[in-house]
Amino acid sequence: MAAVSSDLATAFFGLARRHTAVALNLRASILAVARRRTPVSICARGYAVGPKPAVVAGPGRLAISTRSRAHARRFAASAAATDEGSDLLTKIPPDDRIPATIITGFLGSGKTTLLNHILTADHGKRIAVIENEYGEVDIDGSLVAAKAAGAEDIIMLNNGCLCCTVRGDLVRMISELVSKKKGNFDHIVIETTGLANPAPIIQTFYAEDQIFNDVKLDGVVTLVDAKHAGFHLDEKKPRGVVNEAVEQIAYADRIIVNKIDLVGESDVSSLIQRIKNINSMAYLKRAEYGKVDLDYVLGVGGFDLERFLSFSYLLSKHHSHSHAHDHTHDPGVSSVSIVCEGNLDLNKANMWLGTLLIERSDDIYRMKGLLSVDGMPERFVFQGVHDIFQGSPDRLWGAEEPRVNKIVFIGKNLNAEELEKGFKSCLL
Ligand SMILES: Nc1nc2c(ncn2[C@@H]2O[C@H](COP(=O)(O)OP(=O)(O)OP(=O)(O)O)[C@@H](O)[C@H]2O)c(=O)[nH]1
Repeated sequence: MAAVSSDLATAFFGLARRHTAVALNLRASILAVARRRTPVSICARGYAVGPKPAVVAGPGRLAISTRSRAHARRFAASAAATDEGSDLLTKIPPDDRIPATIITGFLGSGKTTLLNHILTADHGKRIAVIENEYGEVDIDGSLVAAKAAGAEDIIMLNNGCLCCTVRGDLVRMISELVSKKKGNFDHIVIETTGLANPAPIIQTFYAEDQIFNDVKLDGVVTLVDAKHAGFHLDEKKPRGVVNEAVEQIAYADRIIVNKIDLVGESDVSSLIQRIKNINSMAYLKRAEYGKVDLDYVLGVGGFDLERFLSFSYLLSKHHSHSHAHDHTHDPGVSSVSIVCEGNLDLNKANMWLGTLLIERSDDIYRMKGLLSVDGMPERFVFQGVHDIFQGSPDRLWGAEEPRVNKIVFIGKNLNAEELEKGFKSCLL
């Protein structure tokens, strides 16, 4: 394990005693946000898409060295970023940013069908749609239920794939939507191409000021074609090339196993088992023609710590003793969950999480956790997407409530035993 300053503790848990700037083996320093009961988000490295490494204040809740609302949510950390007791603000604006949902899924899995279901359903939301099609000809756009059906705006992105060539266009489009049409829509839905890797799209929501300040990522919805998914999941890719079908499942907050009318029950069950091995964190529903309740896909708060409690439900099926799941040394994408009763030593937990964030952020696609930290009366909830980390104290632990820690990792090359050992070494 690399040496990580335990001062990073403050950045994760907002609890440690010191307020000093922390120099890590990062391109940026991470500001110690001491003794705050407010959410903290950290981007440990710069993004390919972002101009600078950034430390991000939680959505609308932590303001640091702020001159504008933009800075209230994010500021760039530089090596000499902060002094003791820098001008931390305690006044926290409400998070009134526009929610955005990413609909992804392999080619033909039913994304446009789901989008039409959303647009034609009676939910009272005014939706702006960004439709990304790989190719010059706009076919999906014409398949999307007309504006009359409820979309405030349908914008096509036809000249490439959102996750690579046209990411800048996405930023521009969202910015334009916000600047010209704010107030005319309540939600943005982005349909990716079937070959998109969701990670860079997710990161765009954090790395780009223009988006981050006005729009929040609500959730990633992944359609899985019950008939063909197995084939795509099996597909061997050349070294260094991602299997998009796997990635799309790995990043999902909500999974829809679609087209179940085309296969038998045993095929659906084994596919679901496979999906759960990749991502045990997401909710999953079966569907025909994308017909799911709309609150399953809109307003899910998958990236909102305040609505993160559903995560405990997700793990409640686990017993309260310590155990980690899944495949040891699996080079593919899998999930590992750890459920373990006990209190964590703050500094040790920070060292461990900090090291994972720094060293393993390429491999760890998503992580979510609910922790019991020694001396902290509240539960601490966190989640991360690669090198982005958000964490905040949540409600108080109940007097009789067992203090059970729950963590899920989703990513590549996850070693369940090693992760569990690392976690346990942080317990008091
Ligand atoms: N049998 C069956 N067909 C479906 C279902 N859902 C969608 N389809 C059909 O599958 C085809 C592809 O659906 P789309 O919604 O266009 O899929 P997509 O993911 O948007 O496709 P791409 O944009 O090419 O990636 C269409 O002909 C749909 O009518 C389903 O549940 N069952």
